Amino acid sequence: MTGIPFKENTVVVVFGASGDLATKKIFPALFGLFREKYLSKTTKIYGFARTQMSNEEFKGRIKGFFQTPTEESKKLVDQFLELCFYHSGQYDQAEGYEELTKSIEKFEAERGVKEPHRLFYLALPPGVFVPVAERVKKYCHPGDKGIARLVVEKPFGRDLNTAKLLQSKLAPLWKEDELFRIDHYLGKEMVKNLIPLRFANSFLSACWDSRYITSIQISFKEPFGTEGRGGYFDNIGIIRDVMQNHLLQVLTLLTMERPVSGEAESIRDEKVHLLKAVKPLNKDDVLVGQYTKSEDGKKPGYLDDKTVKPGSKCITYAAITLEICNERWEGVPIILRAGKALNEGKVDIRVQFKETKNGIFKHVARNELVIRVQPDEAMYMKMNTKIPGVSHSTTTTDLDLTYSSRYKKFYIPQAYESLIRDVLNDDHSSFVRDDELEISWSLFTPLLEYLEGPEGPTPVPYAYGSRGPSLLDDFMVENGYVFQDDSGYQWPVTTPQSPGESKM
Ligand SMILES: NC(=O)C1=CN([C@@H]2O[C@H](COP(=O)(O)OP(=O)(O)OC[C@H]3O[C@@H](n4cnc5c(N)ncnc54)[C@H](OP(=O)(O)O)[C@@H]3O)[C@@H](O)[C@H]2O)C=CC1
Ligand SMILES: O=C1O[C@H](COP(=O)(O)O)[C@@H](O)[C@H](O)[C@H]1O
Repeated sequence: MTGIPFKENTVVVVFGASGDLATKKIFPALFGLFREKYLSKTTKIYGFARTQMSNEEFKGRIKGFFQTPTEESKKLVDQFLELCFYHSGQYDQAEGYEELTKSIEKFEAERGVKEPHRLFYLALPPGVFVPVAERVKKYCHPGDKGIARLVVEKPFGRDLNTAKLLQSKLAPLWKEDELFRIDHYLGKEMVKNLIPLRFANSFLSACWDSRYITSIQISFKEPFGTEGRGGYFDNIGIIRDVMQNHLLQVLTLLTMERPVSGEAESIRDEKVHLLKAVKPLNKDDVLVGQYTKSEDGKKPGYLDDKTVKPGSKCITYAAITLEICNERWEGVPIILRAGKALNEGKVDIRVQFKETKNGIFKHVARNELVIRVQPDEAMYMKMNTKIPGVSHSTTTTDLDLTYSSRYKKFYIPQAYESLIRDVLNDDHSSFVRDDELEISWSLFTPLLEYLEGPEGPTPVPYAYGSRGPSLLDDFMVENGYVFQDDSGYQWPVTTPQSPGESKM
């Protein structure tokens, strides 16, 4: 790792510039960094893709997704677009890369750049990564006279073998410290907050183990289906799409041991250490589903998507229970669950604590720490207090940290803004390391082979807009979660119960 930040006269090239990710996330993230003055005005930004379009068409496409919260920021859009240039070329032919490099070298010469700093972002489908990475290295890398960084998107392969193959092709070309495997969940505010939360609060670290915690849930819910992108999703499924990467990243940060330092390799060492302690996934501790049309018939089922192969058994919902075989977590069931076409959009973490020993208070609700990654970042600890007023009974309430009210004046970057800034600063701590990737695939591949093999279960149907498969609650209880009578508890405001509250 050079540790050298890219500041002035940096060149950024986004491959796949005509695509969904580049248009909706990457260029808006670059604009966000420019707006917040984390990206210099001396930067030159290229979009590269096969699609033929003019510079103006390209700029018109990308600016539609820029966040301009103030009148002032609206004025910055044109300034930013002045830095952007579109370059059309084929991914498998030298010409486009050679022309691109000529333009880059001309820019660097005009600016008197002695040590080129070039950031290459592959916003491309996985099948195109290697051909482009090979040619970028051959035609666009500044060699020893400069520094190049390559950002590669998930999915890194689709199982252990393809991930190893991908790595074997990238490793000879790009050094590990030039490579940034991005999982954008690692750029989300509440995910970045997990390390400070756990290791800067003694009250939490004192109870953060199986002596006090009886179950952990990490949930990913989306209120929409594949919406015509079934062609992509049908070969992936929800487990590859968000569980083997996003949810597993959240799990490692939530449960790993304290790193010896805040340095990238110390953090990533502990993530790898944790993953090595996860027991092989048990095919009997899995619930899988596929959405059907909504109850009112207005929303289509997965198989109604014309881009999906007829009769597909693709999994659009999964709940998986796993266990970490180490002193801290042995015996604590951890449920990862993720689904498309559900009743809401939400990503949260729910840590349930042991029940209070019966004493002067009987059957009080268990404490739960809930961390909401999105929407509306928040974290709250459900706890029991005396009902205000003359009553001596208890009620469930919470210690609540809602970012939108507590941190009104803070600028919270989008995930991709935060991570691209880390790449510019050569900070690898929020990126996926090669050994971490291999262990995560070795964990999920046997389960995927079973689920997608002849013995695999038929996904349980669930209606678009529902909470998921009807067996979900039973699955949760069988896997250690205790549903509680939270009657009267309504986050974030607890309203008084009916008058004449029962006294102690
Ligand atoms: N979209 C999202 O929200 C997210 C995407 N990702 C990952 O980012 C990567 C890019 O995703 P996304 O932008 O949605 O992908 P797209 O399907 O939009 O493809 C991006 C661009 O790549 C080119 N392309 C598409 N298919 C091919 C092909 N078969 N051969 C060569 N070029 C092709 C096209 O550009 P042209 O034809 O003009 O060259 C297209 O505009 C993927 O790996 C995805 O998993 C990760 C997180 C979220
Ligand atoms: O990687 C992916 O993530 C998105 C969800 O990202 P979010 O930041 O909107 O939560 C998911 O929709 C997509 O299918 C998947 O490829």
